[in-house]
Amino acid sequence: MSLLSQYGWNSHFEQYYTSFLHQGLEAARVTAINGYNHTIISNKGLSAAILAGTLMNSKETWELPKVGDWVVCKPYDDQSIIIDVLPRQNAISRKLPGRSSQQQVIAANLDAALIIQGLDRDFNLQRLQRYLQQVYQCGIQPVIILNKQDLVDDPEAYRRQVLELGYKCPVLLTSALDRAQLESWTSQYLQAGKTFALLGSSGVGKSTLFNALSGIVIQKEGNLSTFNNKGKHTTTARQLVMLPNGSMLIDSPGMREFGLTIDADEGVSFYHPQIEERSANCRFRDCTHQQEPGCAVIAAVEAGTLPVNVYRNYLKLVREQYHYQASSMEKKRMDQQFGKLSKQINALRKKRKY
Ligand SMILES: Nc1nc2c(ncn2[C@@H]2O[C@H](COP(=O)(O)OP(=O)(O)OP(=O)(O)O)[C@@H](O)[C@H]2O)c(=O)[nH]1
Ligand SMILES: [Zn+2]
Repeated sequence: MSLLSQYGWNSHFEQYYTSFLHQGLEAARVTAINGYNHTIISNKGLSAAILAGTLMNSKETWELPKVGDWVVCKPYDDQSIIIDVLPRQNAISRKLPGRSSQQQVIAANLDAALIIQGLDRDFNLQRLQRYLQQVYQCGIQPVIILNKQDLVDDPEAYRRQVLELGYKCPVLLTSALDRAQLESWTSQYLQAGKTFALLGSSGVGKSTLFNALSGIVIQKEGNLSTFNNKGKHTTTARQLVMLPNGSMLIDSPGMREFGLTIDADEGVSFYHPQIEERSANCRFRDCTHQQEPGCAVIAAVEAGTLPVNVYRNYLKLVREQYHYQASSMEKKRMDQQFGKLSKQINALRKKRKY
């Protein structure tokens, strides 16, 4: 099997790559990014790469290569030049902290996102659902990992709370410090040739998991760092490594905030399995399940068949989404106001002749 196919190359990318073949360009996958320095893997192995100036000037930030992207490049001395990015199958993105509608692509071309929560202080159903919503929104399958199970008395109770939410995805209990246990679920959930990204707040154990899982591929990491050491030693912000079983893992450290990137104009409704299930029986098709007569969701809460906390969480998440929408609408309103203001200032300028 070629290196490319081991790294997840498939007919989707092949199809776009054919138009570059005649230019003698190579296909490669981005495995690490460190400022301007990219590390890519092609059929020839790992190499360093930089972005072509034309690529940098013609693309928005979110379109530029990210870890997991497939690119076409021109080999040049001991370094390749990335000419273009092949269309993504998907990408996980997040809202940039502090700004209302900017989004940042975290990793591209994933088979699943591993959403990690720590069972110490991090466990929070609300936050978990926010991650789930974002991951589903990006068209990516989630796997929920409840880490640090060694720190609580009854880890199963936490898992039950998550299962109660009704999402149809695996929910695993683990301890990043317990190697044997890690191996049992990785062999089951992380399949060869597939790409997984670790998502979760700071301190949940992403790096610990990443190190424990990838620890055996020291040689590959060794290659990578010798390679980076050509210049000077640097730590890579985000990287993709192949695990011993042939699956690939992307680490994204230090994610302090993970905001939803739902766009007000897209009119995307909030996905919640248990609400969805009931809403089919609401009297109104556009029922918001908040005060409408004939609401099957409210009826289920009253009848005790839908747990109150599940319903309350749902309302909180919807409110959060409204808040996000309001802030981007607010932005538009401010833009308009600003437009008016600058017209007024121009008029004033003419009048006063300065
Ligand atoms: N007891 C216990 N401690 C853990 C476990 N996993 C991680 N830790 C500890 O939790 C702390 C934070 O772990 P990290 O792996 O650095 O967390 P992170 O998610 O990578 O954090 P950022 O890099 O800030 O995003 C470290 O002190 C780990 O040793 C676990 O399963 N059990
Ligand atoms: Zn309803």
